[in-house]
Amino acid sequence: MLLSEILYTIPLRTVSGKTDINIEQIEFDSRQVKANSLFVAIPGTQVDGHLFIEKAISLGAIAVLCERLPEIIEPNITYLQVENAAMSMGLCAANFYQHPSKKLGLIGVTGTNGKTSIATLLFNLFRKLGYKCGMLSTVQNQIEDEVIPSTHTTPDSVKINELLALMHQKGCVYVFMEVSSHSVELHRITGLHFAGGIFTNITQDHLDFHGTFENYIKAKKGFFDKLPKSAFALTNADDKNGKVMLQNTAATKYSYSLKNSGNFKGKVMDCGLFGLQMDVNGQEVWFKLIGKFNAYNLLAVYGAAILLGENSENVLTVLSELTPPPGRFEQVAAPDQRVGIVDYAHTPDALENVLETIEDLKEGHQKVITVVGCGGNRDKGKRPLMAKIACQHSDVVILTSDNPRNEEPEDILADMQAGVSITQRRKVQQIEDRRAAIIKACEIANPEDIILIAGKGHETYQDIKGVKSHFDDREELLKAFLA
Ligand SMILES: CC(=O)N[C@H]1[C@@H](OP(=O)(O)OP(=O)(O)OC[C@H]2O[C@@H](n3ccc(=O)[nH]c3=O)[C@H](O)[C@@H]2O)O[C@H](CO)[C@@H](O)[C@@H]1O[C@H](C)C(=O)N[C@@H](C)C(=O)N[C@H](CCC(=O)O)C(=O)O
Repeated sequence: MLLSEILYTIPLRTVSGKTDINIEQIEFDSRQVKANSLFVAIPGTQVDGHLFIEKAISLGAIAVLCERLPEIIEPNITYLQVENAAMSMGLCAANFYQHPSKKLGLIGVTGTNGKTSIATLLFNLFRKLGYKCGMLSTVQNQIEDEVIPSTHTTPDSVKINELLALMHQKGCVYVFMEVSSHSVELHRITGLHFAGGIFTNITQDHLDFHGTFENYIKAKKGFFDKLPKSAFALTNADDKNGKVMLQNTAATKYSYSLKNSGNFKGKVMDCGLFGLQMDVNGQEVWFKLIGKFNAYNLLAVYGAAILLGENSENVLTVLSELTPPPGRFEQVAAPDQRVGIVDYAHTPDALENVLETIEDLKEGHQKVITVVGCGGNRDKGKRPLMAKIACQHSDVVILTSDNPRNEEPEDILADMQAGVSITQRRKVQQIEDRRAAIIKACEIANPEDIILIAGKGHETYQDIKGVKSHFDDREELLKAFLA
């Protein structure tokens, strides 16, 4: 595509060089640059992309979009100076791929917990309703049956537009995507046209990146601020920031609720290891999903489907057949009566939800044994909180490693241990090795006791000092059960 066509919506500060040149690729990582690329220099958190302009040119970049012009200007290279390179890249990517988001029904889901469940449920629901669909999620990206591994919850703007263009080309009508707060802040979703936005809830997470809870809320809200008038904005009326999210949106506002008034009202009537019985807008339904937190996910999905014009009865019939996404309250069967549950809960709120669900499900005599860790090089504030919550709701807690990355595992465990009160200490053990922790939990458990392995869910690796080795909680739990 001609550079001038890629740039037509971009506010440029200065232009040096020709814009009637043909660009074959947009790239922001010099290591990936190929011939005839437009290289976008982004000031990062680790290094400054402007340092790699020369390298990108040597690898074939013929145009450079940047915030600061380099000292040496190469002849035959076009330099475009902009205020914000990441934001401009979003707009360029949308132009380059000819705005696939406008040709699809793109629905974004944001919030601390529930994004993956809602995006996956919507994807499965709409496929069963007869539509071709795509999905961008933490677990995986998907175009109908084709699975494309995902690296981020929300990928970069070039990747998103490339995937959306492919989805459109393959006939997808709807795409359901997770929108992380990082993606709003880093302009990964800039230039996208959403047909709808869903907010789940907001609790402490990612403060390492956003600095304060207020900034985190602001980032999430940024998604709704940019929704067009034609879109719907569906919020959780039971979350105290639900209304805040929609304060400045141009989209039409709707809400769902289990406790307050809302456009989509639900009531949990029964909840057990076999499912969830709910009243949804006056209709009684049994769902295969477990746990009250899923009542919110189901209600959000139901609301979005109705707003997209689907028939209520059809939606509820299909929803009642759907099973949980991988690693979300996933049960691992033991040969005896021990109950194993693997869940992605890696925030205080998610852990509390899962443990409260287990409390609702268990009969009086069952013990709850929780294995939990916290990631390294990420928000440290949640470490003591997660240990505290685990102790409040479990009979035995094994603190262990969960992607320690470049931190020392024992330092993370010490941070977690700080949340354990003197009276709770007797129920807590520290076992740094996650495999050994899972084995220990299985040894302690008697038939009918419930073992929760929290934090990794669908993830299949453990990141220690930058090396990712295969590790799957579900496999490890099964092996330990069978040992
Ligand atoms: C904190 C964060 O989000 N960082 C993102 C950010 O990295 P960064 O600013 O540190 O990049 P950098 O390494 O300093 O490099 C700056 C620039 O120089 C370029 N560069 C760098 C080296 C080189 O040799 N050549 C080169 O051109 C880089 O491509 C980049 O454009 O920009 C990179 C390029 O877009 C992202 O890949 C990277 O995501 C990292 C990998 C990441 O893991 N992010 C996570 C935390 C994330 O995004 N998570 C969210 C939320 C998850 C959730 O909800 O739980 C997600 O959506 O996945």
